[in-house]
This record gives sequence, C-alpha cells and structure tokens, in this order.
Amino acid sequence: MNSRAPVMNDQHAPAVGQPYTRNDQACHDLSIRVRDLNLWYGKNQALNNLNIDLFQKNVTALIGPSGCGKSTFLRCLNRMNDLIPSVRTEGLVEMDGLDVNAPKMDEVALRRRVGMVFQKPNPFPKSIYENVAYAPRMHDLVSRKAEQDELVENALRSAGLWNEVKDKLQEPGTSLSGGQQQRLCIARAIAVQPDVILMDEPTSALDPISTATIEDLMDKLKEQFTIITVTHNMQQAARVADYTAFFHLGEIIEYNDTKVMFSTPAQKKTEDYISGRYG
Ligand SMILES: Nc1ncnc2c1ncn2[C@@H]1O[C@H](COP(=O)(O)OP(=O)(O)OP(=O)(O)O)[C@@H](O)[C@H]1O
Repeated sequence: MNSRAPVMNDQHAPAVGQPYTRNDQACHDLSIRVRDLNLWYGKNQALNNLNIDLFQKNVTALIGPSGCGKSTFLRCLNRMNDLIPSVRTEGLVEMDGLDVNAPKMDEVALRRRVGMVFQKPNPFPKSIYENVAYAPRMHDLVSRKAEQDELVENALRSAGLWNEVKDKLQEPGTSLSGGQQQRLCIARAIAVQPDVILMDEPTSALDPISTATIEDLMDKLKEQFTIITVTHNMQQAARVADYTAFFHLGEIIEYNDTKVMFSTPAQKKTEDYISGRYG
C-alpha cells in the first residue's frame, strides 16, 4: 500500500492492501467508493492512487493547497473530466455499486444522479422558473404543467429561495443577487432529484451573509443528499463538513471525521495546512 495513503486516526489501520474507510459500522451508508484512482493531464499526473469511501447524506469537504487536485477529483465523480481531451484516468469510481467509468454508463443519467454547483453562480439566460424546470423536463421527470409547477416550487423551497422569488418567477435568473443566483443553481441541481451534489467552492464568490445562508442550506440538504464540497476556507470546512479529506500534490494525505482532523490531525502536513503554515 502507498505509505502516504489517507489515514483515519481514530480507527483501526486497515490490512495491507486494503483501503482506508471511516469505520466498519458505517459501510452500509457508503455512497461512493474510489479505489486506486490515477489521473493524468497529458503527461502530468494530477491524481495519484486515491482510495476513499464517501458516505451518504453527509457533507464531505475536500481541502488542500491550490493545484493539489481537489477539483479534478470532484470532476471524476461525474465524469466531467471526459470533456477534457488530454485526460486519462485509471482506477475505480463506484457509485452505489455501479462503475461510473464503465463504457455502458450513460453519462447523461450519471449527471442526473450527480449534480454540480460551481464557484461562480451560472444560471441559464432564462427565467427563474425555467432555470429549475428545464432539466426535469429534459429527463422526463414531469409531464403535466401542474407537476412541473410543484417541482419548481419544491426545489426553490429546498434551496431556501422560494419566498424571495415566488412573485417573480418569470424574471431572468441573472436578475438575482449573487447569493440568490447560487441558491437558484442549487435549486436547479436538486430539481432532478440527484443522489449526490458536488460543490466546487460554492461560496468563494459570495459575501459573508450569502455564504452563511449557503452553509445553513448545506446542513439541511444533507438530510436528503450526499454533498461533496471543495473549499479553501478552513472555518467553512470545520462548520459544514462531517468528514474532511486533505489533499496534497494529487494525493489524499488524511481523511477523517472533521472534528477529529481539525483537533488532532494525524499527519504533520495536515497540521501545517490547517494551522495556516502553508497553502
Ligand atoms: N484542464 C486542465 N488541463 C491541464 N492540467 C490541468 C487542468 N485542470 C487542472 N490541471 C492541473 O491539475 C492539477 C490539479 O488541479 P486542480 O484544479 O484539480 O487543483 P485544485 O486543488 O482544485 O486547485 P484550486 O484550489 O487552485 O482550484 C494542477 O497541476 C493543474 O494545473
């Protein structure tokens, strides 16, 4: 086993060759299983032998210095790296037992199950209503207008935006504030009833109040969805994440319960990073 494999400091060390997991008892709520994942951009290896189990209905934060592979890893979970021609991937990413990279995996269906929210809010140039209704219609999740209306309302309510927009659903999504636009993007992601929501620095373009609103929202959304978020903000990881994985130079150095990792990191590199000594 890679000597720098992720470490779970309050758990039994796994047998040689076995991946690190949170604990045996929790394996029933496994959502995503990653084994020996390697990724290259052309000749440059960006992910190096990653092994990690991600658990259902939790928030997992991916932290680490710039360029350590957090976003690249996130994009492995919904095959968005396939859109980059120079990318080559090896290893297993399994979601609820299904091999995400299997040739017969339907990428459109996969991206319905794995929603994504980006750093910069990116609503479609359409009405607030259409931003939410479009994908469910494309995926045939609704047939009647009344059903569609209900779905739009539910998604906007779940994203904590309904009360602010219910009287202006036909206005452009882009007319909303940055924080509202990000919640609209979250409503759009949850409208297709995914299992997993990937968030790539979802609050880094937002003011502190909008950031706090999104953090509260993540706490509610994890009752229904598995959330994996990239963040540069240590306090945010400590506030929102049940589990945290620390990445460094394309490897997972440590992965653990967030409270444990932040109070007693097992690795010197983790300690240096979370205490702000580098990165
Ligand atoms: N499209 C791409 N083509 C080539 N190399 C890339 C591409 N995207 C990322 N990389 C490289 O892969 C490595 C990991 O980048 P990635 O963006 O995943 O890191 P990150 O930890 O998310 O960084 P940041 O915190 O700055 O967003 C870096 O060396 C980066 O330069």
